[in-house]
Amino acid sequence: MLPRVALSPPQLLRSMALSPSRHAAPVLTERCFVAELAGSELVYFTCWSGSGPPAPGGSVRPRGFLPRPGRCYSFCIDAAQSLRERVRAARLHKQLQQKLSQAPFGAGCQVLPLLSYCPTDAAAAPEKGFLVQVAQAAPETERSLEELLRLHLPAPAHLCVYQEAEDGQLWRALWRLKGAAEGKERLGRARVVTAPRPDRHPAASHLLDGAVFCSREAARRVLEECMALIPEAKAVLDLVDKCPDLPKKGDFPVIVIEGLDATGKTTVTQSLKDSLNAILLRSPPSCVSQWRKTFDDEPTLIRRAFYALTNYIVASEIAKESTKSPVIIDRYFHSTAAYAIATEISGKVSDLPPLHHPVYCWPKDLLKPDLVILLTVSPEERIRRLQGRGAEKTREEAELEVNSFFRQKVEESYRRMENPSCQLVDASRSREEVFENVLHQIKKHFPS
Ligand SMILES: Nc1ncnc2c1ncn2[C@@H]1O[C@H](COP(=O)(O)OP(=O)(O)OP(=O)(O)O)[C@@H](O)[C@H]1O
Ligand SMILES: Nc1ccn([C@@H]2O[C@H](COP(=O)(O)O)[C@@H](O)[C@H]2O)c(=O)n1
Repeated sequence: MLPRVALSPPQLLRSMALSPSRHAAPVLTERCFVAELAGSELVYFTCWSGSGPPAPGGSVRPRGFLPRPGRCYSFCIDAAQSLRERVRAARLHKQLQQKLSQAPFGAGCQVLPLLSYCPTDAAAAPEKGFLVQVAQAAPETERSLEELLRLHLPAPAHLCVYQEAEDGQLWRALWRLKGAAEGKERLGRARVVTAPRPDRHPAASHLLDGAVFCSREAARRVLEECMALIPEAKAVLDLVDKCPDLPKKGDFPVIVIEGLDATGKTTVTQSLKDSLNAILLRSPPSCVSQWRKTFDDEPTLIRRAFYALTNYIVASEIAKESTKSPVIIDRYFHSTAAYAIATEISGKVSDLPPLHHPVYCWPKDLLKPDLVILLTVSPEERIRRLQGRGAEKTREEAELEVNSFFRQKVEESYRRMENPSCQLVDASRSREEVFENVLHQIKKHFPS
């Protein structure tokens, strides 16, 4: 069964407006929204039903989210309770994202990530959705959007339409979509106002075991739920299940090299392998390469569970190899966590969860390396190297190139990881200097 769309009608109406007749002093509605605008700016907004000025905390029309003289549309997918529903809701969100990136929405439309959250209840799961900005009000775009929702969401689907009124105020109308032949019905209308910026990004409290997995079992459960939908999930689980539960590290040093794409990890790990006579491993390991594309096309919940599990496969390889020789690893858990955090937390570095947040902690059941080295390079040098390499870019690499905010969030997340934390090496220097500096860090860590 497909998950329900957006908010259920009673919830939606509550979110639209609290009736002034039943409330002497109208208050801001219980659900707020955050959208990521161009330039990674976050706009927080809610709806205001009062006729006077908005209540304290709420303020004027949010800036920048409605292109003039255009229109905006939004919808969210209901937060699911069970893991099975969460998997289906996540896949539905991904499916809609793909549809919204294609014609007729591509040209002239901007599809922005939207999150609906309850500011008074951090435990309530936020709901993911979209804000579709259209530069010019176009009836055919609106019709296509309605058709998309009718087709993919269980009836009755709901759609919010934002429009500027003559007085310059921004209004949001809630529509219930009936069958294609019956049209739609307007359920309510409320003024859109800026919402207070919460202390933490609304997605932060739901990162654990939704994007950053703190145990093998939590990630395992997600892929188990996917087995009927994604045949490759069983193949991954079969491999993971062959690995011992808590593999122990051998006596030889285990060193991880981390960093953004094209920071020189391959170059450094190869040199270390040769000079230390070490075994070189990488996460994800080659035994799962054939399934990577499948999981990269899945939503965060499934994609990150896949990468989390591959670390446990690497852990069992580390345990075996570190009894025989030093082990160098190209990426490990810090990469899995840093990319997941940066993808799920919209906005800028300042929107990341604060230092010491549990998402920056190493999973208790994952074999720990002795040392983690983070290679850092300036954005300009990294792009020069990417271009020099001329390799085909993955979608995420392409995003890194255009979105320096994303890159900054990945790097800052690496820097915030704890126990083990990352030792930084400036990798903008020559290959020889970088290698010397990495060796220096290793000697410092393993004196004798
Ligand atoms: N210190 C350096 N100075 C100049 N160029 C370098 C240096 N280190 C690596 N390169 C070059 O930069 C490019 C990227 O390096 P490399 O493949 O080692 O990075 P990477 O971190 O492994 O990338 P990815 O994660 O995308 O595989 C390569 O063309 C490499 O030869
Ligand atoms: N341990 C890991 C390794 C990788 N990822 C994800 O893969 C992308 C980078 O992989 P490369 O092959 O280009 O090095 C990165 O974007 C991560 O999303 C991971 O999650 N965990």
